Amino acid sequence: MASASVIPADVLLSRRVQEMVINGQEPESLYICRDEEEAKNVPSPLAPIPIIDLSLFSSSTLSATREEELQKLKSALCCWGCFQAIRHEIPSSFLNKIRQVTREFFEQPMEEKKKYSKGVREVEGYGGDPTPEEGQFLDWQDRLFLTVYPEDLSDTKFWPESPKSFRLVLENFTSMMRTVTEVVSKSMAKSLKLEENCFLNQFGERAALQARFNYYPCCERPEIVLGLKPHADGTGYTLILQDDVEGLQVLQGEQWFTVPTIPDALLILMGDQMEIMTNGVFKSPVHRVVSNREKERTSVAVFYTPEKHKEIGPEDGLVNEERPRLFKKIKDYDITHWEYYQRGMRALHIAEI
Ligand SMILES: O=C(O)CCC(=O)C(=O)O
Ligand SMILES: [Fe+2]
Repeated sequence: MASASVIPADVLLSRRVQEMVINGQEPESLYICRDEEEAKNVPSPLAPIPIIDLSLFSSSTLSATREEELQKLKSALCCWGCFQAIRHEIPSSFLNKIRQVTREFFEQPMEEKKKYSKGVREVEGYGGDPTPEEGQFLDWQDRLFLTVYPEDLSDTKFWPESPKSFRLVLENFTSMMRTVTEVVSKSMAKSLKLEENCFLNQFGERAALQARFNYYPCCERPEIVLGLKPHADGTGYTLILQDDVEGLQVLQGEQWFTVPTIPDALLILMGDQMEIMTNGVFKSPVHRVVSNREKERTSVAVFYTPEKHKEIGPEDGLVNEERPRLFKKIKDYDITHWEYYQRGMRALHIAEI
């Protein structure tokens, strides 16, 4: 078996899975991380993840109806750690536009995309993970990762100029996402009978939005290769726009469930930092993406993370005799999370008391 350490980081980083597929290369051992028998024999049923109508959280809704939707939201986040958000005010034509520019970006010739290549130590740009640590595996995907907010932290040298409309679409998407995060953060607080701005205050005015455009090429050996390995997000929470190809799965107990694709929905998935802020009431679910033999898949994940250097911790209103404080105050958790992620580990325990 080829060991990660014998392939220099720059060689590894210059590879693109898409290119390997075009050249007819089979996944080599560095990508092989699944047990073939498990993949063949264990079904992954569709996850009955609740669908939440965000428009019902507006003040013009009858209070009983609003309260019912808030309770549905709370139970979704306690049980699944995610929900499908609909009627979020982003028109479906615009969602299709984002899907379209994402596809168009990845369909371009390699020379064009490589203008935005990330460096070995950089997080932003086009490419994959750095050389994995010993015993870790690579994902069957390519990605483009961009910080989109606050604007002064975004590095526009990585923002594609082609397709032509990419930058404008992304700017509009960012401002729409900021509106969605405001509604979601307030609604989550209300569902827990907390002051509505409490999570927004913890995230801070300069909370980050980072967009990760994921491209999962077809794979000849989907039984042994994963599009994205199992992980929980280090974010506050993540907003995911899927296309119409299933692939994302969430772990519930010992069982993997496939997340249904709903054209107009955003999947909103808790990251570890919301689990910390809710003192463990909301769950940050482990999820992964499986590969597909026939269909390529794209998704756009928007990571919403508390402001740099800002301390976050459990809301006092969620700490009591029955539920003692589980987590301490912590800052820049996403950095520690990334270090653990590269070793194939979760980081949440470092915040535990
Ligand atoms: O592709 C997806 O649907 C999920 C992506 C994801 O989990 C991530 O980028 O962290
Ligand atoms: Fe994720």
